[in-house]
Amino acid sequence: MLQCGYSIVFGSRNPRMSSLLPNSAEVLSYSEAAQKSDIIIIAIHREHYDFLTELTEVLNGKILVDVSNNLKIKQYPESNAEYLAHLVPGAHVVKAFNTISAWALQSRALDASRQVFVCGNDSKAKQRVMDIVRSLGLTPLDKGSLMAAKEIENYPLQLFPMWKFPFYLSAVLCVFFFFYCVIREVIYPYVYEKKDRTFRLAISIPNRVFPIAALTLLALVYLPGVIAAILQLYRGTKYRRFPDWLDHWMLCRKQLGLIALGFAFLHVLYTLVIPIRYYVRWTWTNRTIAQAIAKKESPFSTSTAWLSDSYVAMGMLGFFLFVLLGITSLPSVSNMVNWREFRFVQSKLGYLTLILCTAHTLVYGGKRFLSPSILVWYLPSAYVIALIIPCTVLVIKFILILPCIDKTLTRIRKGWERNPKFSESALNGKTDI
Ligand SMILES: NC(=O)C1=CN([C@@H]2O[C@H](COP(=O)(O)OP(=O)(O)OC[C@H]3O[C@@H](n4cnc5c(N)ncnc54)[C@H](OP(=O)(O)O)[C@@H]3O)[C@@H](O)[C@H]2O)C=CC1
Ligand SMILES: [Fe+3]
Repeated sequence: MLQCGYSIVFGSRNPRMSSLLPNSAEVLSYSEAAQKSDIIIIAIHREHYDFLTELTEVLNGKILVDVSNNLKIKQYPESNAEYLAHLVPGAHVVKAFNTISAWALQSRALDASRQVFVCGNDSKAKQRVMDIVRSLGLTPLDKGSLMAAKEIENYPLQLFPMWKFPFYLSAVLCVFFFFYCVIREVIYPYVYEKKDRTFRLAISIPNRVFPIAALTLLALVYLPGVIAAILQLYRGTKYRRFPDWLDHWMLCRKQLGLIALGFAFLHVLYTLVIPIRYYVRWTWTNRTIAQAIAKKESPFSTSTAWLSDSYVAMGMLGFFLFVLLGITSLPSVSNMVNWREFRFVQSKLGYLTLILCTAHTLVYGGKRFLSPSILVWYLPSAYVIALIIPCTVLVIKFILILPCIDKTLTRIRKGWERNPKFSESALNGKTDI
């Protein structure tokens, strides 16, 4: 602030002891400093706010900027800023700067967040603090009255709140499918055929788990939309709140999709290395030699060629659209498109991606579903399980929801016209919208 041309005085309990301050700074006692200034930044921890009650007279009509943070969420019943306003009722309390770290201010780091959330009940006081924020080269964001202080104080304490559910879900999916495949592909051959297949743990099994996790998570991105549509159709109105779990699920669809995209990337990488694997080269060479020795020919099968090419093609196209979905969900790109364009990409192209990836899995796993070994092993192939959710989502969406949506919308609209009381109460905001 000194560098930006403001005249600054520091308040301290021991003005003589403050050796850390710049030379040009004037250091006074708390009450003297408070008297001299009209904007006062309270840069102390909340536990020490008590002494401010002694200064209430001096602080009357002044702007107090609360920069404090807490150690954990819900540490105190009310926000620090509201507590300060309660302690010094005559002052105009403004919450600001708490999300900007000392490191960012000192090093003028360009990679740190430049956004300063500001809130306060007195709009003039808030404007003056926002002007200071601007002159420091930072960007103020007006968050409203002091009621918003709690949210602003919680902000630096949150650890990826929207990523928790997708992260745990994908971890559970991966662990489940990993052990499932280990039982089928490592333990079963060992018990019944005494074959050591442990090498499959490195590439083969992860390359089953990744695509399965990617497809399941992608389907889970679209499942809540389908559930929400069923709920609205069932209730005959969209003016009712969704249950909390569905609400939260809808809000973290982007994160679910991005994790799914990560798994799809891994699947692509793990698939590209197939030709250089020892196990694969050994199998191919041995098969060829065995055929040569037995003087056996294997005729070219057009249907197999078609199947193999089409599942690879669908996989590649699905992956391309998947990447496109990921790119358009980035804020810098989604800011460039309007709501309709965003909906088009995320919904229409999203469903196309889901269809292509499901078809890719279906055709690839197709041969395996029919293999008699399933009956022997009692466990269905992991691909069968992987297809349950995507196929359910697609069937419900295209066979149940889309055909009846127009009819129901007309019904709802007619119901509205016939029931003026309902529409009136909805317009007056009495309904839970
Ligand atoms: N450090 C950071 O990056 C950020 C800090 N904050 C917030 O800023 C505030 C200050 O943080 P920080 O500077 O790290 O904290 P410090 O622990 O360094 O304390 C700041 C000052 O508080 C004064 N103080 C300490 N005890 C008392 C007391 N009993 N009575 C009166 N004054 C006292 C001291 O001043 P003196 O000895 O001169 O009297 C001290 O220099 C906190 O609320 C923090 O949450 C917010 C965002 C980022
Ligand atoms: Fe694949």
